[in-house]
Amino acid sequence: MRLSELMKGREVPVVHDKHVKGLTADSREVLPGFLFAAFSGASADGRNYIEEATHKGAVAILTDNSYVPEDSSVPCFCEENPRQMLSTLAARFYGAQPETLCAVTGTNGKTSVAFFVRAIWHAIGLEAASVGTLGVVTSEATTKLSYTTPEPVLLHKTLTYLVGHGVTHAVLEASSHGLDQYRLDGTTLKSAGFTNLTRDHLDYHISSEEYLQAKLGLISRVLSPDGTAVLNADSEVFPAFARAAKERSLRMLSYGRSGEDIRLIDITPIQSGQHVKIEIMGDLHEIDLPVTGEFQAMNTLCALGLVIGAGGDPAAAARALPKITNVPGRLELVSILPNNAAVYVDYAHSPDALETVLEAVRVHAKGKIHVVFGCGGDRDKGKRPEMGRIADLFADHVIVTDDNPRNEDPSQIRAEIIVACPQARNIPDRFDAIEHAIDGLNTDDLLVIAGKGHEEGQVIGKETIPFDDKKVAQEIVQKRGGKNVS
Ligand SMILES: CC(=O)N[C@H]1[C@@H](OP(=O)(O)OP(=O)(O)OC[C@H]2O[C@@H](n3ccc(=O)[nH]c3=O)[C@H](O)[C@@H]2O)O[C@H](CO)[C@@H](O)[C@@H]1O[C@H](C)C(=O)N[C@@H](C)C(=O)N[C@H](CCC(=O)O)C(=O)O
Ligand SMILES: Nc1ncnc2c1ncn2[C@@H]1O[C@H](COP(=O)(O)OP(=O)(O)OP(=O)(O)O)[C@@H](O)[C@H]1O
Ligand SMILES: N[C@H](CCC[C@H](N)C(=O)O)C(=O)O
Ligand SMILES: [Mg+2]
Repeated sequence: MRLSELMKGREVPVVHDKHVKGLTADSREVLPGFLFAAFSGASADGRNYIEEATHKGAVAILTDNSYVPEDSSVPCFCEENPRQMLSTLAARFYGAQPETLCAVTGTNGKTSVAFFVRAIWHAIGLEAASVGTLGVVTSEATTKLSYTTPEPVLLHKTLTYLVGHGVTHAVLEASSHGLDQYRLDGTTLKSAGFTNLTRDHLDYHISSEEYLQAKLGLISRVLSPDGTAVLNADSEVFPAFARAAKERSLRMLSYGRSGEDIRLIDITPIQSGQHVKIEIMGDLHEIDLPVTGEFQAMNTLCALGLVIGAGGDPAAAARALPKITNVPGRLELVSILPNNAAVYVDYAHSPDALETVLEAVRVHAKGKIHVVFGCGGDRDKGKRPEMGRIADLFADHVIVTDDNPRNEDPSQIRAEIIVACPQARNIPDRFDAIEHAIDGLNTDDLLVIAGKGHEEGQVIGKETIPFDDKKVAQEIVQKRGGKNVS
């Protein structure tokens, strides 16, 4: 693509109108013919790498409007919001997006909602994909991603690839980092969902208000003007999201116990999951949902809203719900011991998620509730004592262990949790902690191994060692003569 075509509407002198072969925000990835986007960031300033990028053969620079170009051999586009501009350019450069695209944000539940949206579309017979924490998931394969919301260049490369492979429907997880950095601003979204907002990532966002503003961006900025906002009416911040939708005159669907369009009327736990009574766009449906926990029922309602909001038939979407399966690593029953004690693996890594999941399992536990968890390093420190307090309140036996310590001292992280749950056992090694917990389970007890869900590695320093909570639990349970479930 020619630079003038990419920069549509901007003046590009003929001498500079080169063929653009790629885009990147990282000078280390620049190849001859690339546009280099130079952003000032938290730990580096991309503008210091403009010279390096030029030497490597960059044919254009995109940066912010405080930059004064010195070298006129390469055209420099100085924008007020260069990150947003890169998203627009990436969309233009790669060209194709699945014709039906939607996204979901919220502190907890994004991966689950995305998984259910894809499952509903799949059950209806559509070629669907999801992009998020679990990677790029299609009916053919799963490709891992480093981040929940990929950076715009990778995102649009991925979307174009999916279209080339017959995918017509896709759902994206919109992380607050992704929204704050305008990673999704080049997408054309038919519907956008919001699950909930509680404490997380206050290391990055500084304040709860700023965190809320980042999440609101999905509705107030990114969702297409003719798109549908799908909002959790039970959330405390629902009014702020509804206002954002109203200000743009967007179509809105609300869901939840107080939802007007998708209303949860009743919920009863059953052996295979839960039986729910829901009113969907005025029609009453009774559905057996094969997933555990009221929070997962709520996530299926958000998924229904996204499918309907993007043009899907409500009755067909409702008929698909009994066919969904459990989300890997989200309240996943993995093993049952000979004494009927159950072992679950879950991804709760925020206070609200831990509370939600420990409350959700209460109805399934005839005996005591045990929990093994830790907190990630290089992440919001304030959530550590909060998670400790919740474990202390909602579980009968608590073991605190290591999550992904990253570059922090793991014993310090554990100590910051244990301040609020002094009765907890402190077992640094995650394998030992899980083994100890399993061996402590009496008849009908229930164990939740929280925080790492589907993850297959443990990040210690700069290294990632193989570690999979589900595999570890199943190996231990098998040795004890128990049976593995999934
Ligand atoms: C905190 C965060 O989100 N940081 C992102 C941000 O980094 P930054 O602006 O601070 O980058 P920086 O290191 O200061 O560098 C500034 C610029 O100089 C460039 N650079 C730097 C060095 C060099 O030699 N050459 C060069 O060009 C960098 O590519 C960058 O564009 O912008 C960079 C791209 O421009 C991202 O790669 C980077 O993601 C980092 C790696 C990251 O860890 N992100 C995580 C926390 C994240 O996004 N997580 C969310 C999930 C959260 C959740 O919901 O749980 C996600 O969506 O996965
Ligand atoms: N609707 C919900 N309300 C409260 N807690 C939830 C909800 N959905 C999921 N959870 C909890 O949050 C955990 C993570 O769920 P999920 O992976 O779906 O969320 P996410 O928003 O994608 O998380 P991440 O920010 O890591 O991408 C679950 O394992 C569960 O403990
Ligand atoms: N997307 C989240 C996942 C956290 C998972 C938990 N295991 C941790 O490492 O803190 C993050 O990167 O903050
Ligand atoms: Mg996720």
